[in-house]
Amino acid sequence: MSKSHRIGLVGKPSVGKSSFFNAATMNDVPEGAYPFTTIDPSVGEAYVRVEDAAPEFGEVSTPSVGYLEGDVRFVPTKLVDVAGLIPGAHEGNGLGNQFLTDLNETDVLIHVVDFSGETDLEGEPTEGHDPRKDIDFLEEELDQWYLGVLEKGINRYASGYVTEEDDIEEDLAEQMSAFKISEDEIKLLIRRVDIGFDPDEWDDDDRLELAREIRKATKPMVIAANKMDTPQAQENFQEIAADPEYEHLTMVPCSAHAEKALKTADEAGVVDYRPGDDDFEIVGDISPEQELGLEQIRDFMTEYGATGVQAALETALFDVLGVVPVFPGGANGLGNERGEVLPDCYLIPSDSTAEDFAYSLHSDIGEGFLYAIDCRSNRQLGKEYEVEPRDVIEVVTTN
Ligand SMILES: Nc1nc2c(ncn2[C@@H]2O[C@H](COP(=O)(O)OP(=O)(O)OP(=O)(O)O)[C@@H](O)[C@H]2O)c(=O)[nH]1
Repeated sequence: MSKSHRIGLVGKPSVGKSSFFNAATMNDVPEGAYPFTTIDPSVGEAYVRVEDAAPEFGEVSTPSVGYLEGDVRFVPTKLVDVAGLIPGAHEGNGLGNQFLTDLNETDVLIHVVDFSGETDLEGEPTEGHDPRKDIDFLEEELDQWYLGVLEKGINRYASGYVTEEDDIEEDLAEQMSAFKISEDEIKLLIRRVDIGFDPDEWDDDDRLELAREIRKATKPMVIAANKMDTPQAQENFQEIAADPEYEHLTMVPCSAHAEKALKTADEAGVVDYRPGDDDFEIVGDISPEQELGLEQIRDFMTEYGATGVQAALETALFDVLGVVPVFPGGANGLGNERGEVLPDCYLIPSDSTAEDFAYSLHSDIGEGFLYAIDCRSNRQLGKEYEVEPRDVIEVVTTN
């Protein structure tokens, strides 16, 4: 199995985080798709879409993880509801410990923000609240958390109790290991911030800037601009998308409400809806009010291309975290000895080589990698070959 990624969902109360989580994890999974089960209600299974590769080979795939709907593979990924972005944290209480512990286990974040401006920083009803405040608030709190840990690493270096020739990046990488950052990456970030390698020379701004760069590198984030089915949210979105100070953000317009309504209606047999699609079909008997509601959702989808929930998940995983879907295949046909056709789809880091892919397939191959084969062209691929999205690759090893 490839390593499963964890998308963390964060947001202050009442922004629609529960609606988003429920909508994203409420899937009409066909029998036999074996969704993973958990006793922790804050962890759910969501899916990202990958265009199936089997039709190109004139075959129909039989996924062993996730499922197939039409020509789209729904590949599972974990979604974690990171609870407890506590009201009042900005007044000096800081982020809660549980929140930070849970956050550490995520690879990428979706920050659900109420773009309608109808909830204040504490999550209480209001009007005209600027969503930028929520975005700034979370970024600043995370930066302060990182800064605290960074400072400990700097002190560790200053106390010099490891070895005389210690490099600063070595102590920082050790201190910040929970954030999964290597010495080389820290070195690169210190260079990027351009503050030199002597922490005695770093002032408060330098430290904060470095903390921020490390945060951005290790907790990449997507903003789910929620409640976009309201005119106020649409207005705010336009304004913020045009604000040069917020150019660095990856924002996805979305309506958790619409996604939840469509999935509920699909389950009830009232509509035919495939998550992520830009339209749906009404197939059951509905009341005039239900029809009106559904037509409003359709208008929204026409305007924004979809409800945005799938888009937020996929932007987080593919664009922001940068994983690539790769199918393990066979050069002499896609089926295996169990009669399954293209059963797996691995989500691996975008800079992976054919050899890395081989390791994610068989962690025990050691030096046994011989070569790989691109199943589409039957070309041989060396170990340095960098995988492309939707590659179908057979790995040949000595064992
Ligand atoms: N218009 C609109 N309202 C939404 C949307 N998503 C959620 N809401 C509403 O926003 C309110 C809060 O939604 P929840 O999903 O409970 O929000 P939450 O962020 O999980 O809030 P807590 O459970 O309090 O933490 C509810 O009244 C929802 O009906 C949306 O996409 N559009």
